[in-house]
Amino acid sequence: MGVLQLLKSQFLCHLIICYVFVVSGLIINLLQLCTLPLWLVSKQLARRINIRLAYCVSSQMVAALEWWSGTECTLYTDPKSYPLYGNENAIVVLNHSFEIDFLCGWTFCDRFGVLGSSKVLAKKELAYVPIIGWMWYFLEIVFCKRKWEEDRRTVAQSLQNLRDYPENYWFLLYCEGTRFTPKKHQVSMQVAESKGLPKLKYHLLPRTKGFWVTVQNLRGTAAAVYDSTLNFRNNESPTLLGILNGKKYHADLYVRRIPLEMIPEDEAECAAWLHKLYQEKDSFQEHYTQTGCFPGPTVSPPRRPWSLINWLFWCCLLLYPLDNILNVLSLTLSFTASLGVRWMIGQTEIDKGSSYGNKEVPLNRN
Ligand SMILES: CC/C=C\C/C=C\C/C=C\C/C=C\C/C=C\C/C=C\CCC(=O)SCCNC(=O)CCNC(=O)[C@H](O)C(C)(C)COP(=O)(O)OP(=O)(O)OC[C@H]1O[C@@H](n2cnc3c(N)ncnc32)[C@H](O)[C@@H]1OP(=O)(O)O
Ligand SMILES: CCCCCCCCCCCCCCCC(=O)OC[C@@H](O)COP(=O)(O)O
Repeated sequence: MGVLQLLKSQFLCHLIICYVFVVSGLIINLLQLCTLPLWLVSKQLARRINIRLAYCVSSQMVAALEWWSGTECTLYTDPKSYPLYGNENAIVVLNHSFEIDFLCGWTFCDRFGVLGSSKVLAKKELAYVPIIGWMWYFLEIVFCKRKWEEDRRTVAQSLQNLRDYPENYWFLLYCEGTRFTPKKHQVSMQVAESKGLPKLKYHLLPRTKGFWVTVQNLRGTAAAVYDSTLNFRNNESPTLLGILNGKKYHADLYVRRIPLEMIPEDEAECAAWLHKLYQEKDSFQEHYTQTGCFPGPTVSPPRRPWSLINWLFWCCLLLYPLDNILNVLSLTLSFTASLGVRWMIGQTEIDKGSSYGNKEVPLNRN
């Protein structure tokens, strides 16, 4: 193990990273709160300010991935679509099998300049996670309870609010609705069988209602669906704790740009289209398993320095008062921050995931 790698695994380094993340995050949350009156005067200005404030938080995690752990992210995509990425609104459909898949998504957002403004259809529980969840409230992230009867109205309304958003964004949808586990896979394949749908090997059966409502409400605003399939080389199982320890991973993302006009408007046809998409995604994962790569050329955008510069700025600002690192108050604060971050990281761990999708459903076999 090299000296640098040894340093990255030191608890003191983790304490400092957690301290900077928590204190800067809370400062940003406070600043976001101060923008509330501005929403009444100029909504678009308030949105633009919040995009930049949010960047200060989420880019710290991107910096940890790109600069601290040195994780490599490779993009497989059609070179003709490449110039459009970041220059239009898009709905991103991503597989949900890895604890850091959202962070790899954020990395690409940063590389295409849409990190501060990007959105997701997120489970309601995440709205209460300090810093990230609170920040999302000001970014107009769309939350759902994963109960369609309650979600259909609120999700549609939140999506309508995004129609006049002042900057380009990617709207991320994990159509599987929950992280992949063998048990959830087994249950969802029973549902697939009961619906007469082909079985998937690498994905859970997609939930189609969220996709349909998103496409319908963002039609005319979003130009395309980016069908994205993520995998890691050498069967890596990346975690946030691994990133914090400076472990380097190798992410491969395969993206196909599909113009929104190609997606059927009718709900049943749209659902069938999504099921077919997931069958194709499954075949891409099979290709990856067999060959170690996705089909097509790679055109990776380079990592940008802004996430690192932002991180260093906050480190300098917040570590200056800590010059006497043995100061008892500072250490107590760092420990508390570290415990808080450990709890937040727990939210990303699949073992601690929800039971959504675990329950066997009564099957209606025709
Ligand atoms: C160039 C680079 C390109 C790309 C870069 C990549 C990415 C970057 C992009 C953006 C990044 C931005 C931000 C990211 C930051 C952080 C993200 C972090 C995390 C948040 C993620 C989450 O919280 S995921 C969980 C919440 N989201 C969802 O659940 C979305 C999917 N779900 C739906 O759409 C649902 O339909 C719903 C939530 C709207 C409603 O849920 P409900 O449970 O009520 O669903 P359904 O009505 O769909 O369910 C009933 C129907 O489903 C059938 N059923 C029953 N059991 C199962 C089962 N186990 N599996 C599948 N289907 C099942 C049932 O039979 C019903 O069928 P019907 O025929 O009646 O529909
Ligand atoms: C540089 C500082 C590093 C500090 C790390 C701070 C950690 C903050 C983590 C908060 C991240 C919140 C996003 C979690 C996304 C996620 O993974 O959600 C899971 C849901 O999709 C599905 O849930 P489930 O049904 O349980 O599978």
